[in-house]
Amino acid sequence: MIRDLSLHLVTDPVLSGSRGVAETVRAAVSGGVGVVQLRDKGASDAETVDRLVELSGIIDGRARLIVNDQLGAAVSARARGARVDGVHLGQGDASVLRARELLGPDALIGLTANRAEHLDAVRALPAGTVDYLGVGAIRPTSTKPDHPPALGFEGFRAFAEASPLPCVAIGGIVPDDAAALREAGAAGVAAVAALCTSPDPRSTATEFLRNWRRGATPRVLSIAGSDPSGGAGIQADLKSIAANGGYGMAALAALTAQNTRGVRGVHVPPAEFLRAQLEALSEDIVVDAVKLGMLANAEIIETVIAWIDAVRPSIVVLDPVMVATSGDRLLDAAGEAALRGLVERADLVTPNLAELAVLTGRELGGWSDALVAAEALSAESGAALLVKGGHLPGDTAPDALVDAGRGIRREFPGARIATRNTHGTGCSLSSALATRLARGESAEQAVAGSRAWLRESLRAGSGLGVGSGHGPVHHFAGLWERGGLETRPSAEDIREAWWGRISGVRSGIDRLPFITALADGSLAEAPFRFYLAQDARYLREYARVLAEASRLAPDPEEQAFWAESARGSILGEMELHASWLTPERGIVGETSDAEPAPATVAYLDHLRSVAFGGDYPELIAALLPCFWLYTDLGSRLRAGALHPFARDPEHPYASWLDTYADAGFAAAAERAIGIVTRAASRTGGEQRARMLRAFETSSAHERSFFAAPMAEEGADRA
Ligand SMILES: Nc1ncnc2c1ncn2[C@@H]1O[C@H](COP(=O)(O)OP(=O)(O)O)[C@@H](O)[C@H]1O
Ligand SMILES: Cc1ncc(COP(=O)(O)O)c(N)n1
Ligand SMILES: [Mg+2]
Repeated sequence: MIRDLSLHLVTDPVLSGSRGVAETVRAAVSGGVGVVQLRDKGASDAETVDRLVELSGIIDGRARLIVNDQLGAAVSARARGARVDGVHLGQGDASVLRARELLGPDALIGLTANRAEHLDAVRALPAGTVDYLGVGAIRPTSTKPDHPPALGFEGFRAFAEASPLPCVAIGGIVPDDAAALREAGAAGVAAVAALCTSPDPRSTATEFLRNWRRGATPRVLSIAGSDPSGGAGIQADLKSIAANGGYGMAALAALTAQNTRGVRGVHVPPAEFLRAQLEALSEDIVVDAVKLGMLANAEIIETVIAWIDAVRPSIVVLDPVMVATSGDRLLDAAGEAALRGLVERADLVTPNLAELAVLTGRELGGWSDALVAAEALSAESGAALLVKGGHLPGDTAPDALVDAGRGIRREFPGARIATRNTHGTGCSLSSALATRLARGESAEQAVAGSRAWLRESLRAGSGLGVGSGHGPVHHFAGLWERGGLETRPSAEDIREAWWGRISGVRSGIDRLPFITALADGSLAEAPFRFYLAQDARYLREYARVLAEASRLAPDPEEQAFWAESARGSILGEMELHASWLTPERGIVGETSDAEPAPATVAYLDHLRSVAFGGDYPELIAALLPCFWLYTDLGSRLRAGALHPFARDPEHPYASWLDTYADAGFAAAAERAIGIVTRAASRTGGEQRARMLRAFETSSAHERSFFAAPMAEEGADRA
């Protein structure tokens, strides 16, 4: 059976200080620790057995309890009724074969490993002997001084990639390491000092898990009924999970024959088949969160309880479905009693008002009375509750999150949305919650985010035109409206596509008389002077447009880049005047401040008009050809690609050629290309098209600019 190995607490009597091991374990498990490893090198077997019995009572099935090294103590504690799930063995300890034999096939058995030969030994074992490897130390650690030199994250990654078993990282790990270790291939992290010395192990455990979950796509399982109309049940669950960023799976507890007007039949397959579905999943897939919906009867509920106790998923959200919006019963009376056994195994329960009344066995007088009843149920069960006010009369539809254990009591007000499309809102909301919690959101963040998504889906539901009764919500409305569904090209794809789009312009520039004469060194002074004078004019105005890009930039890094480029452009212009547009070179005053030629005016007017539009992505796309084309042309010229003489230091324009083959300029061009193509990749299709148009227009102006010095009017005016 695959287990969720996300977060382990390895106990340490010294580091737990005056709070002691038992209270450290209690707090850490309530914060979400999934595996408690009792480790006390100094304790006798008898002391360890007593400690295991005590911890088993504290943990009460909400996490797995294993013991370090002392296999005998595990067996003895089990004999005294303690719930000991397994052992973690070191390289020199009792054999894992013996442990598997003594503790059975469902025990959780871990083995410390950190060298290649350990992996060879593990490969030689019968499959299923060891469940996971404890791999470390990630950092030098005080809790295991005899440990080999620290592995570091990359050392861990290499080991995990070579390992045939899931690897749990250990050794000096703090909450901030969790995401990076998961990305490095860890199946979980084990903390010792970080949890034992924490003043608040519960919140430290929660922080570990939040970081662990962030950035990964949660694998969310719905155990519920089928609604062929797609608005409720597992069909709604799968859509809701996907719309909120998860990977959805579904085990069917019941089938219904229903549409938007109501339920006309319920078929409940044998509970044994639900168990078979669940076992198939948990032998192969780590489930990050479970959502429980329609469970039909007591036997099904007992089956789910048994599976939860065996697998112990990190997050359980229970939507206590009893009666459909249409008024049809979806859970029989015996089932309502059995449901209470699920409430205490849930992290979050989402009853509407009628369901809350059944769970608390009380008639509810109204909203405030419901909150009081919810507070009591939360305190008694340990679960948080989201009381749903969708069925309240009047024009508001508030929800309230009540978590007695965390002292949370927060109402989420909201106007009722005028729509008949409210079928499956409860199913959809609870699935969204399970997904968001599994992504590392806090309960309050998950409720706020799920509600916002659901309200957007509610508003768009009637547009689907599904059924004549209570229609469904539109689970992907927001995504479709925000253009989220189109496939975004990557920045690399865009770079390749845009460069291809101007290949005609680029080969056109290579063939221009000005360029070919520049390359073979035959270019006369007059057109060259004309070009330099125009370039000086251009650079001064180009600097202003770059400064505007800096002003519009969305983040400091891009703001700094465009500002630096503006400065570089001004310095370039000054350099031109200082070293080229000088009397020594026979260039008299008026040429150095020549009137801008038509090509120069047209190019600058294009840049200014885009800048005036204030659209940052479009503006930087317009600015890009000046970087990109110049660097490309300059480096090819210098390399002799257009004419071998251009490589010669005796070339009459060698120093000019050096300017545009300069590595610093090439690096700046690479930065600009990256910024622009990433912006184009992130934005929607319409703006991306505008960016490309601006880019192509500027490229055409570049070609005109290089054509001007040898054009009819340009040549005789110089
Ligand atoms: N007309 C509505 N306007 C706004 N929110 C609604 C509306 N109907 C339902 N909701 C939201 O959907 C949630 C679940 O709906 P509700 O009908 O209370 O649960 P269930 O579908 O389980 O009976 C409500 O708590 C509320 O957040
Ligand atoms: C299979 C199934 N599961 C749950 C519900 C409750 O949804 P709602 O309360 O919105 O009718 C349903 N109608 N069908
Ligand atoms: Mg419901």
